Amino acid sequence: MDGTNLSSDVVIAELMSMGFEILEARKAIQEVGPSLNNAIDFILNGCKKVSSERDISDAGRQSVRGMRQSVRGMRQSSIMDHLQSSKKPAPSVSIVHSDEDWEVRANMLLQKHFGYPSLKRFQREALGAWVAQKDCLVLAATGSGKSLCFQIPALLTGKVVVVISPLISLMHDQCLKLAKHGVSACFLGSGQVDQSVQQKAMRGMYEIIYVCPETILRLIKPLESLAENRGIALFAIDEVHCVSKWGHDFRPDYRRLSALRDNFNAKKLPFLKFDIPIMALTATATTRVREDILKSLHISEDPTIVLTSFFRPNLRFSVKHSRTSSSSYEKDFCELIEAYSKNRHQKYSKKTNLPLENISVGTSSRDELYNLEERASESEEDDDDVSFTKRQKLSVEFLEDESDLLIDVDDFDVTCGEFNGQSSTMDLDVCEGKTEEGLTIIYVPTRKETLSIAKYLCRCGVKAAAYHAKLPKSQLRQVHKEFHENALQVVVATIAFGMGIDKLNVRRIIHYGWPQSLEAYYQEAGRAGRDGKLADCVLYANLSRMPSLLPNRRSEEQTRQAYKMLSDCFRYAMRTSRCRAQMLVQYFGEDFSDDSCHLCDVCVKGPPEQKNLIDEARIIMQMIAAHYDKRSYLESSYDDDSYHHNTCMEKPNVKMFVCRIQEQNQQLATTDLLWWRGLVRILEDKGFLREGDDKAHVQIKYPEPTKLGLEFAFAETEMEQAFNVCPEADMLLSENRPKSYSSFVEWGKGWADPEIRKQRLSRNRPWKRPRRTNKQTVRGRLAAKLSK
Ligand SMILES: Nc1ncnc2c1ncn2[C@@H]1O[C@H](COP(=O)(O)OP(=O)(O)OP(=O)(O)O)[C@@H](O)[C@H]1O
Ligand SMILES: [Mg+2]
Repeated sequence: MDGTNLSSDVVIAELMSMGFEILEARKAIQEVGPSLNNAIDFILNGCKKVSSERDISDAGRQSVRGMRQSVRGMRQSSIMDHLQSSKKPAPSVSIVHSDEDWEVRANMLLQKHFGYPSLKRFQREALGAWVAQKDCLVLAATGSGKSLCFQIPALLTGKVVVVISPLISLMHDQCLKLAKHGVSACFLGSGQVDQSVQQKAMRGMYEIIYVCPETILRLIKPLESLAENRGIALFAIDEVHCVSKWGHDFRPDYRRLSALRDNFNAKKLPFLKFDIPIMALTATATTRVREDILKSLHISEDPTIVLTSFFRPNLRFSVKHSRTSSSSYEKDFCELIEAYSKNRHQKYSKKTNLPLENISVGTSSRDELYNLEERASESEEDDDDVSFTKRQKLSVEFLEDESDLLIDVDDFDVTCGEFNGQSSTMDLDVCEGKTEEGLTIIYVPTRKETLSIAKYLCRCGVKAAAYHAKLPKSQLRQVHKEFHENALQVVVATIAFGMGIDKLNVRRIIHYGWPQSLEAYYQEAGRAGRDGKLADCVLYANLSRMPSLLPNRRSEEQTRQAYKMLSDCFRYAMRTSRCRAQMLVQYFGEDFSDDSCHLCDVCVKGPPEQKNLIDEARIIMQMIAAHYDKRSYLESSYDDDSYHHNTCMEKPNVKMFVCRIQEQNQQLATTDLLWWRGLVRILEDKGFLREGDDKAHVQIKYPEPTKLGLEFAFAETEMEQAFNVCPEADMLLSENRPKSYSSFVEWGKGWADPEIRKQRLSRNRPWKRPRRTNKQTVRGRLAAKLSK
């Protein structure tokens, strides 16, 4: 896109969709004219860039050219060897004569190229399936070494391995790593790729070809001739959970990869002695997603499933309550800032080229943001599933414009690249381990927040950069580069960053706001501690609010599933009595053999003291049951679905039941909705309540009693005398905060005393900046008066 032809308004709109403030966008346009890239440079670097946009695309081309030149010095001999061997009858995978034979050779190659002494057990199993010419699904933890399962076959056979991968950044990283280990590779993105790289790839010039799903579907014919000539050892589909609509990161083009099994089989291609094996790999697939993967890809009958533990013993999980707004940055990031400032004088091996310290944030815009958040946080008790509503008008368009919902394959400004065996373009691990504090990735839901947190951290002296899909691709590539070179300390990103990234010294993954699913959460958390050393995975979330589903275009069933995934994530954060690592691996269907991880916040602090909530539980159960016809419910037909639908004519929600309880029970008058919501969730988990609404919700909204629940509510015997439970996070939060007032009379008590008034107005917010008072409200005028 040539930015110089764009009108100022279009450029400003584009900048705003990237999360920049309107004032800074306008100022930049005034200074540099209606050029998108120059404006971005102006905002980020505080100056006009010397190069024009044409230069940027030239730079992209240059880097491809550079790569191409470096490939000339490639070890042609090995490629010639492979080409010669392809003149012989196409070697079959069973080139390897016996089990010991291939294992010995694989270990030798592993040692020679990667410096590891031996294959891991799951890698042996996956390779064993490939040797036996079987399709295979590999489910193994993040950072366990799945890539080697498909890289070794290229070295063992001399045939090409074709890897389908979802992002250019990921393909780029892997090619660089392979080049470093003496393996030639190239990647082909989805844009207009350099034809010469593609042609060389199809002639078998690289041992491994990375390709995005969109492109491979165009390359079926050339791949057939590649299979006939040099030979294709394996099709590997990395991050294969992208196939399934029931998982996270769904990518429609992944579903069309069934074309691989349909085209590359011995029946269709007579020169093949057997079907070219397919190996599909992921670290985050629930049982349902696994079934969907096998079915959607037309994986042959009787595939090998290699399943290892998803448990990452060096990851320390914790959940912290935070409003996750700009007003809480200071409190939430002070430890992080301190950790990096300790080493501020430590010499970094490379200085960042992104002069983010220079980012200027107009005071007015910061204050505007602050005030918006303040206003939103005041209404936190609303019984509403959305957390965005108070800040902005909620609409699909608005949120799609705010968040990266789907990851775009072309996340870099290069569409293809080629790498020889000794790349010197960039050494990925160039200074691994040199930064004492390691690196941090902060995941946030919206693009705007990536910028606002990165700016905040930069102002506090941390080397931070923002990353989201709408930033210029050259900028994204630069962030990747500096992240790998340890020139950055923190990357603040949307989901667009990180999938598959293998960077050893990531010490902290912070989620600042609710993730949309536990799959996404665990995948992103998996970037931490890949060197096996202790690493922290902290989720900061507003535990007093239910998370909202980021609107996206989904079918009814997909919406239901999306709510289910969000609900699981919400429950994970709310639990106070179960080991976090245990919850996570059990979510993926694993039987967690250890009792606990001994690391997470729950394991370290221990669960909160149990409470006997029999009275409260009975009161709410009876209140709900009283709304329905108790006797009819007790009939055995109650649990039939038809009966259930006929009876829920009128559906009071949890809030209405709680209001009734507060009105009717003097001693419960000061309990709040937040606390009761927690109890309702516990009652649902015990099977006493169920959702009465057809629509899905993050947690039960229109409670209906089950037969079991009615038996509990109206137990005539004394059998149910105790209902001992550990209060969940929202209940604890409610118990620990000042009580709301049950009536005006209650509320009014003490207000005559100026000291009490002052305390009440300032309490509970010790870390906050003094609130800017709104003199148009009674509360604002009162606060202004008191602060004088
Ligand atoms: N046999 C082995 N012995 C020791 N280290 C290994 C072995 N195999 C792989 N590794 C190392 O494990 C690390 C993680 O590898 P890789 O990126 O393939 O993980 P992954 O399973 O694909 O993770 P993700 O699901 O996050 O993509 C790499 O640094 C790799 O070199
Ligand atoms: Mg991987």
